[in-house]
Amino acid sequence: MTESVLDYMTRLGRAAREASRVLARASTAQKNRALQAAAEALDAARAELVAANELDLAAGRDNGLEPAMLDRLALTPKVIDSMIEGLRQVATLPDPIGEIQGMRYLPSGIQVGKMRVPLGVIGIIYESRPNVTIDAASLCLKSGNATILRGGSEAIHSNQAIARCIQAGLAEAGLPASAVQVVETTDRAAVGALITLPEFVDVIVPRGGKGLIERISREAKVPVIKHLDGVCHVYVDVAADIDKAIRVCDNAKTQRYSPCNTMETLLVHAAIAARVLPPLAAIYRDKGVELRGDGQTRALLGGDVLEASEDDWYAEYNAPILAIRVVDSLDAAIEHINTYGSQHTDAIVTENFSDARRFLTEVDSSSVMVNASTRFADGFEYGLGAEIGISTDKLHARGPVGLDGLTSEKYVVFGDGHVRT
Ligand SMILES: NC(=O)C1=CN([C@@H]2O[C@H](COP(=O)(O)OP(=O)(O)OC[C@H]3O[C@@H](n4cnc5c(N)ncnc54)[C@H](OP(=O)(O)O)[C@@H]3O)[C@@H](O)[C@H]2O)C=CC1
Ligand SMILES: N[C@@H](CCC(=O)OP(=O)(O)O)C(=O)O
Repeated sequence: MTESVLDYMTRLGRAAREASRVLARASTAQKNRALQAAAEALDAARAELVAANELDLAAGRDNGLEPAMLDRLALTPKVIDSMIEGLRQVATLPDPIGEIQGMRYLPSGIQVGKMRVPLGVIGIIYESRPNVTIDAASLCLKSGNATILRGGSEAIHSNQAIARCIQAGLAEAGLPASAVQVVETTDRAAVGALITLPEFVDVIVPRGGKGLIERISREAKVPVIKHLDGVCHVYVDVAADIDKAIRVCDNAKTQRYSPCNTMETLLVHAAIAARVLPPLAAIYRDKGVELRGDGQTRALLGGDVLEASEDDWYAEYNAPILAIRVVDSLDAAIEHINTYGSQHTDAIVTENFSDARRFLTEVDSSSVMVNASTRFADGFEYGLGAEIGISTDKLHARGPVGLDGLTSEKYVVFGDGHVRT
């Protein structure tokens, strides 16, 4: 690259801003055509996608990437199928843009309502999971936003190959190429530039862990919707149904280890621990989950449970490791979650209505659940059609973010020569 990273990102930003104006007025049919054509292009480019992905996987293996990371990086035929299906599904979702709600006449005679509009230009920084490139591009496109995508550096070749398919879709629909731009450098200075260009970028969505959080908090000059780490809990209450507790706690930990909505700490009421923990530990041991517990847990479960340290209560393992703590009350469980959690997703297992209600009210997280696995925290599972990710912020959008979360509203006013007196 001959130009500086800042100049490169500024060029992308300026082009995105121009494209955002075209996208904001693009018809639903035109946006859907781009999505369908991108799906066709992906289907036709399977061999090219696999070849590009193999470059990333080979580099990942050489650099000692963990198996779980390689798994997220892999563009298997199944993942490619799901990307194609994802594009087609987003094309079938209702277009939120232009919808006017709440129109009413006011005493002055004017008519006032609210119109749903795109945010403008969205910069997304995300992990080395190439399918996210399609999720992010498709949702931003359908919601009329231009986007600048900065995926994880390990996925650079895969993302460029996917970008070519998206470009083919945009061209087919007569939309500007700069409506979706995938950053072509792995230099982290590009992230630094993207988050400091408020004239060209309206909002940043960072999906990632602690290092990313720190940089964004320190440097961002653009509004941010954080999609950050998930230190998720399940609390098994004294009034839990044991079968439900075992099903939920097994699924919340072992259905998939890497996602941000996987349980990292299990809290169990002392009065029920002897009935819940031994059968659960047997399941976890069988599946190769490493257990780390407090004194009461270790006394119940035996020597292979490592002693949990203070750091374990804060840990997001994204791996087959689980911290377990026995607590004396619902208050202690809520206190633990609000102290050590990341305000992502937390669940209670209980048959007691009042305990469930207190948990829902007092746990300060983006999703709180009763008798359900934390793994449900997902835009598709919540009926949004798809998701950009799970917002751990409180403003604008909280929890799984779909099309609506990528839009805003503006007032629209109709008069007929009305003037204010
Ligand atoms: N809430 C949500 O919706 C989601 C949250 N996550 C969270 O993401 C984390 C796992 O993903 P992981 O890949 O490890 O996340 P990372 O934070 O390591 O990486 C995510 C992205 O951020 C970039 N990045 C990280 N640190 C910096 C920095 N200091 N400066 C510039 N760019 C940076 C990475 O770039 P580079 O490639 O150069 O490292 C990558 O593009 C977990 O904590 C998980 O919970 C994941 C998915 C969804
Ligand atoms: N909502 C997603 C989890 C979010 C996500 O993509 O996480 P990750 O696997 O860390 O990239 C799901 O339930 O699969």
